[in-house]
Amino acid sequence: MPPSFRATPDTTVSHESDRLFAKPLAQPQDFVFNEDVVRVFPDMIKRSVPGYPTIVENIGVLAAQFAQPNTHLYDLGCSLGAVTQALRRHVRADNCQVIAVDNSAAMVERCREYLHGQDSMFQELLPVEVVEADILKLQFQPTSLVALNFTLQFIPREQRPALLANIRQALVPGGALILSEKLRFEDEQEQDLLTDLHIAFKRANGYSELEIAQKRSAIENVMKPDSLETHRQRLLDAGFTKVLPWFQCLNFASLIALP
Ligand SMILES: Nc1ncnc2c1ncn2[C@@H]1O[C@H](C[S@+](CC[C@H]([NH3+])C(=O)[O-])CC(=O)[O-])[C@@H](O)[C@H]1O
Ligand SMILES: O=C(O)C(=O)Cc1ccccc1
Repeated sequence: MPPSFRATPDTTVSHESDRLFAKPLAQPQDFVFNEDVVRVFPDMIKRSVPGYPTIVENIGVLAAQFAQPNTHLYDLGCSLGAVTQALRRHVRADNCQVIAVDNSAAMVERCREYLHGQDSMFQELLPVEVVEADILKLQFQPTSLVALNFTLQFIPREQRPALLANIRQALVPGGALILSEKLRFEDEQEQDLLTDLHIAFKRANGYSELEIAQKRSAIENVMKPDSLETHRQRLLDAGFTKVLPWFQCLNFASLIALP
C-alpha cells in the first residue's frame, strides 16, 4: 500500500479526550454540535458508539461496490468527515465527487481543514466539496452512494420520510443508501438490557457514572432513535426495495437500502 493511504486515516485524530460531562453541571442543557464538541468529537464518538471505527472503514469498502462513474457521493451529517475520508481510501470509480454536508458551522470549519489539508498533501484523491447546509433543504444531484452515518436520529421524526424519499429519488440504479443508527427496542426488557450493555461499554471506555448520566440527559431531547422495524418500513415506504442490515454491535446498527 502506498504511504499516502497509510497516512490519511490519521487526519481526524484529535488528541483531546472527551471530559465535557465530567464535572457536575448546574443547568442541564440540550446537546449541541458546537466548538467544544468539535474539539473532542473523534474521541467522544469512538468511546460512545460501539463499532464506530469498523462501521466507518467498511462504509468505504461497501461504497466502492456501489459507486458508479460520473455520480456524486453524499456524506450527510459529515461532522469531521470520517466517512468522506473512508470513501477517499476505497472508492476508485471515475469522475465521482463527494459532497459532505453538515449544518454545524463548527464541524464544517474543522472538516474543511482536514479534507482540504489532504487535498494539498496527496494527489488523485476524490474531489470533495464540504457544504454548510441543512440536509432537509438539499437539492440532490444524481448519486450512487448516500451515507447517513448516525445522522437521521438527529432529524425530527416527522421530517425523516421526506428526506429518505429525496435520497431515493436521486439514487441511480446500482446505487445504495447506507444508514447507521442507534436502535430502540420495542420490547421493554430488550431495551433495558441493551441500554445497560451500552452503559457498560461506555464505562469500559473510561466514562464515569456522572459523565454517562449527564450526557444522557443532554442528548435525550435531541437524538431520537427508532426501532429496526420502523427504519425498515420507512425505507420501503420511501421507495427503497431492499433493506439489508450489515452490522450491529449492541444497540448500534448499519443498514444498506437499495433503490
Ligand atoms: N439537519 C441537519 N443537516 C445537516 N447536518 C445535520 C443536521 N442535523 C444534524 N446534523 C449533523 O449530524 C451530525 C451527527 S454525528 C455524525 C457522525 C459522522 N457522520 C461520522 O461518521 O463521524 C452523530 C453523532 O454525533 O452521534 C452532526 O455533525 C450534526 O451537526
Ligand atoms: O447514544 C449515546 O448515548 C451516545 O452517546 C451517542 C452519541 C455519540 C456522540 C455524539 C452524540 C451522541
